Amino acid sequence: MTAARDAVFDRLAEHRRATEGVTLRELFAKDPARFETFSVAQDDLLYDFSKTHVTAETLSLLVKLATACGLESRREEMFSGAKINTTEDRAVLHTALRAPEGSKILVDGVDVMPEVLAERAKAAAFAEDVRSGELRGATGKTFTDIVNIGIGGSDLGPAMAAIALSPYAQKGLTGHFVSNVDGAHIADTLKDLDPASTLVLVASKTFTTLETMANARAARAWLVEALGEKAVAAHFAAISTNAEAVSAFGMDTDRMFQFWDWVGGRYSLWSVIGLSFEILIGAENFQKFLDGGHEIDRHFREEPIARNIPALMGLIGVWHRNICGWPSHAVLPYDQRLARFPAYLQQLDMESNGKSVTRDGQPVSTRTGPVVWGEPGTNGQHAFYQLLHQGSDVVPADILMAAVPHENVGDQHAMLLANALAQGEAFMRGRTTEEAAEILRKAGKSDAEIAALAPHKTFPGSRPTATIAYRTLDPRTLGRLIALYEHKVFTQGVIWGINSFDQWGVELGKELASRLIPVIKGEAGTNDLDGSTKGLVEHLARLRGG
Ligand SMILES: O=P(O)(O)OC[C@H]1O[C@](O)(CO)[C@@H](O)[C@@H]1O
Repeated sequence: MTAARDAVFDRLAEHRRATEGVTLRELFAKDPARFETFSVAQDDLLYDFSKTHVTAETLSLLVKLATACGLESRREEMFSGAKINTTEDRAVLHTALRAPEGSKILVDGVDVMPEVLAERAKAAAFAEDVRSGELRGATGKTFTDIVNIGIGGSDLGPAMAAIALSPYAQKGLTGHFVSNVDGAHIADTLKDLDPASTLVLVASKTFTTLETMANARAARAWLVEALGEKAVAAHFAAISTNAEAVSAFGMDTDRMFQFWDWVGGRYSLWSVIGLSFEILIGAENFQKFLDGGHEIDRHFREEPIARNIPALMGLIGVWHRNICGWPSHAVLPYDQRLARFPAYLQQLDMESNGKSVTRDGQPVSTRTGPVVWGEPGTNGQHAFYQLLHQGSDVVPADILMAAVPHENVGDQHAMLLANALAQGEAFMRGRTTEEAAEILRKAGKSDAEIAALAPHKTFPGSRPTATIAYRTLDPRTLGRLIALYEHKVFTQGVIWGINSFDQWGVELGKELASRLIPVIKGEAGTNDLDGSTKGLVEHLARLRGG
């Protein structure tokens, strides 16, 4: 398989060498129908990749690459519950979490769907009871504030989705998301809350994560101080795969919502990890979110690769990363409520594909996941777009936009869309030195001034972007967007031959932090530490008055 893949990589590299000088402007000039050829719709959602350098030949080679790597068979393995996360001996079935009633998905010969549906119903009933006031705090007050304590996949998803779908949130209910072990996070969150009307959800797949357990203890102490030990059961719920750890922590497993080891943390928003956000938007909207994800599962599973949006996103990303050699990828939502979407995608993409060994433990022979980053437009325009337009590195980007806003504030949505489109156009067209000189000439500048200024006002252009445009950011569309990126990441993992579903790279830091806690507290010595760490510990100790 690697040999077949590398042969296609070689052909792609050769194709790149032959076409490298061709600009995006030239591609559009040569083929005015590029937009029709190089865009794919899934209902109202359009993926336009015409502003990348992909041509019919590139596309055909990328499809060959997918075939050479067995994308279709690996995709089927995932959907059918095979244990493709080999280092943890686990199936990868976040797709089951959004599968409709009547689906049958086997893990070790057992259909997981009855449990999935039962837990989905239990979470929906709980969410509705909190929303209606049926379920109340220990003193009889209805809940007004939902505090989700989690980190990584147990935080980023619900926190991102709560912002994205805030127009659907019930009035009088506020979501709070505490993740950082920095005590400032929990302290700032709790300081203005009334314990009597606060519901705390402790979300952790393992229920052993240092940050989450520390914050959960702090929240518990805060509640107990105000309402007494007896109030804990009414104000806390646990979300985990680990019932034993939940009871060891002193929490009632009756108030536990469960998911399964075949759900990766960064793929868990679809499970009961989404409970905080489900309480905010309601069970009906949460179901629409799941349905949106499932629509993309069907699209990914059924569409031919050349018309398959997540597969194309993945393959074009491989083209940018491996063949063009561009090391990062920006996500630029022109949709303020997707403000945390780039951060969410950082975990999804970088924790999945930031790997250097193949599935069988051999060093990879290609570059793997890019650095993923981004901020909403138009804010990014006034911050880092300078580099995107004129910096010495090319940064391929996704530009996301909704046709219809939730609120019509004057003509601001037209302004937003105009900016989004203008940026895509500017990245594509650029501005030649001659064009810059002409503008300066028309502005009455002298020849000397033109010569001095024109290079600074030149834009290289030919910087690729893909645009994802959809009707409106509703629950279904958020589900579709997330699932698109999940399958993009999957596609790339298959091409690179890596396991996208483990995350061993986060362990070393955790181990060293556990060893350093007693050192910082002065309960263990510094002798075993390297010179720098020892020096820093001692410097901090002096500043702390130790
Ligand atoms: O849900 P848990 O088990 O607390 O883990 C939180 C996060 O920590 C990680 O394991 C990384 O440290 C992520 O993969 C995960 O989403």
